[in-house]
Parts: sequence; C-alpha cells; structure tokens
Amino acid sequence: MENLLTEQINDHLYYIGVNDRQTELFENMWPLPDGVAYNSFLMTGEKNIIMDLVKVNTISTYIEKVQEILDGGDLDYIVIHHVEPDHSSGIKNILELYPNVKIICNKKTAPFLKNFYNIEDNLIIVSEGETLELGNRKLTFYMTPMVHWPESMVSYEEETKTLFSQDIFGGFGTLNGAIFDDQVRFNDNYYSETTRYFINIVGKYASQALKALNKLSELEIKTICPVHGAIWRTNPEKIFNLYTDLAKQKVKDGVLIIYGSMYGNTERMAEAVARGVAKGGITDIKIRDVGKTSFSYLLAEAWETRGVILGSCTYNNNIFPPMSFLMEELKQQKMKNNIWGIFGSYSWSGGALKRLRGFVEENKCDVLDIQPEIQGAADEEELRELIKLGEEMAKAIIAKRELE
Ligand SMILES: Cc1cc2nc3c(=O)[nH]c(=O)nc-3n(C[C@H](O)[C@H](O)[C@H](O)COP(=O)(O)O)c2cc1C
Repeated sequence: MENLLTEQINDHLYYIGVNDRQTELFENMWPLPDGVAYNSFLMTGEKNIIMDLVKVNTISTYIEKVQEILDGGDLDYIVIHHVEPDHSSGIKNILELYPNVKIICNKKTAPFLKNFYNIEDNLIIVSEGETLELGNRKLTFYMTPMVHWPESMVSYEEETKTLFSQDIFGGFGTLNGAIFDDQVRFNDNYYSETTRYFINIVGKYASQALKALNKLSELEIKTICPVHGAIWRTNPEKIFNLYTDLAKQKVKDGVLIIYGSMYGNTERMAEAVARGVAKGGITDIKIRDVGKTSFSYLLAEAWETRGVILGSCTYNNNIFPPMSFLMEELKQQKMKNNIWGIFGSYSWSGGALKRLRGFVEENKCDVLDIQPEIQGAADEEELRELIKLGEEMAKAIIAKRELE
C-alpha cells in the first residue's frame, strides 16, 4: 500500500491527522493565525486501533485517510483519551462506517459520550495503570485528570515506547507536509504557538499538568504523539522540558505594560511607566493596548514575563471593559511568579484603579506600593510618579533575580 494521504510513524503506526485552516478561533476564543492540526493515529496489527478522532468539520478528509490505511479492513477499537469535541465530534460518522468498533475510555469518559453523542454501547472501561491486550498490541493507560478535562488520560505502547499524550505536549499550528519534530523548524515556526497553546488552554491547570508530567517522567519515551502539533520522534525531551518549564510558570526578566485607553491619556501614562522601567535597567519591555491585542496573546506574554503592569482609564464608574475581561481571564490563570504594578485614570468619579486594586488583592498578587491615580492628562509631577512606578518595577525585578 502506498501512503499518499497518510504518514507512517513506525511499522504498525500511521499518522491520519488533519489540518484545520478554516476555524479562525480555537474554542471560538483563541486566534488561530496558523490554523491547527487535529492529530489522530491508526495502529495496525491483528486488530486496528484508532487513537483519538478529529473535529467533525474535517471528517471527510479524515475518513479518506482512515480508509487508505484500513484498505477495506475493519476498525476494531477507538481510544478516546479525552472527549473534547475537537477530537471526538467526528465519532458518529466513524460509527456509521464501522458499527462494530469498540470504544476504549475511562469511567469519567462514559457519561460524556452518552451526553454528547448518546453513545453507551460497546465501551471498554480502563483504569489507572491498566494494560489492555488488543490482538498483538498492548496499551497501558494513565489518568491525567484536568489536563485539561476531568477524564483526560494518556496511553503508552511499551513495545515501541510510544506515548499517546492527547492534549499534553500539543500546540497550535497546522502540520504543513512535515509532521515530525526533526522535519520542522520548531523554534522558528511552532515555539510561540506551542507556548500560547499551553498558556491559553492548559495554563489554568498548571498544577495538575505538573503532576501529570511527573507521572509520565517515569516512562521511557521514544516517541510522543500528541493530538495537536508535531510528533516527537527525535527529541521528545525538548517538548517535555518546554512543557515542564511552562507548567512551573518560568518567567523572564521583562516588563509587560498593558493599558486601556480611549483617547490617549492613559497610553501616554503607559509610555512614562515604560521609560521608568528602561531607566531602571530592564531591556525587555512591551507595551500592549488591551483594546487591540487579543487577550490570548496578553495572557501568554503575562505568563512568561516577571513584571506585569496594568493601567486603565475609567468607563461608566468602572474599569475600561476590555481590561475587566482581561482581569477575569488573568484571575483564572492563577499566576504565582509575577510582580504586579497598577495605575488608573479618570475624569470625575474614578473607578478603574479601585477595580485594579480589587484584582491584585483578591488574587494575592505581589504588587508594588506606588499606584498612581491620575485625573485627565498627567501633569509633570504625575509623569514623575509614573516614571517612578516603572523604576520601582525594575528594582523589584532585579532584587528578585539576585535572590534566585
Ligand atoms: C464613555 C466614557 C465614559 C467615562 N466614564 C467615566 C466615569 O464614569 N468616571 C470617570 O471618572 N471618568 C469617566 N470617563 C473619563 C475617562 O476615564 C477619562 O477621561 C480618562 O482620562 C480617559 O483616558 P484616555 O484618554 O486614556 O481614554 C469616561 C470617558 C468616556 C469617554
């Protein structure tokens, strides 16, 4: 058989994943400038086994790939490592073609299959550490709860030391012809889309992710097959270490200033703060407009940057609405390694700084004492205060670096 649509991974494993370049927002929220791949794998032998499916919008492309490998044969098993619809919503179409297929999942998955797809028959329930013999292939299952759904699990094939890791080790970005880590320029083309994927999708569950990574570190892994992003057959340690650093929220010594401004006064304040940061000796400084930059990128940058300064104008006795939304999302991230700064602007009653103070207090943030609140356009004295905020941030970052 010639693989025209699919890719061979080893003598009994095939890549049958698909690219999605049409969906603009992952989970209808997170931008996909480079699209996304829904990876799926077909293991052949005495039994034919599929590892995870794809989103229903790509199902016709997917079925062609399944049929290329099965070549008229039957499908015996589908492993559902995680029910999120980007890996399962094509299941009805597959069951129509292969009605006798058995579905391997865990006990938390079963009610989800019933809820989403009214599927309750032909299930094989596996539990932590269990090994299933599927014809001449063997798979062992490990639970990875809340990375990032409650029923998430992975499976491991001892014979080839292959880990089917579901969303763990995944990233945004389609696979453009090349699917393996040694065929792509990961650092140039996938690194930032992988970190953004982790931070946006898995970051909220970083402590559970660390537990899962600790568990998986006990396995000897030669190949990692995640459900998004490249297949790691040459340097699986690279993605393992990257995910571990991300789960620990390793930060770099820079400052991210995010401002909310309608008519430019608060933006001018952000510029003054940045000048203070630069004067204080920090070279990595970014200024972002909360109204223009997707929160997806802002969360990713905040996760990786030691100093985060939020500044906002007041809007209808409250904070500028895009900043309010960002604060809600930042709260979910439960970030522990940042130093925070805040400043606010207003014209009559105020409100923005009060909300920012509420945010840093509620989230027990390590926040700088200097918190300027400025009416209208900043005058000279107020500009000095803003520069001082930047300088204090730089000082705090340098002090932290010296402690570590
Ligand atoms: C639609 C709108 C609503 C506002 N609501 C308030 C408010 O409730 N309380 C207040 O003190 N200032 C309010 N302001 C004033 C702004 O917060 C203030 O002018 C601030 O300096 C604007 O900063 P900017 O130039 O960065 O947009 C409002 C301004 C606009 C345009």
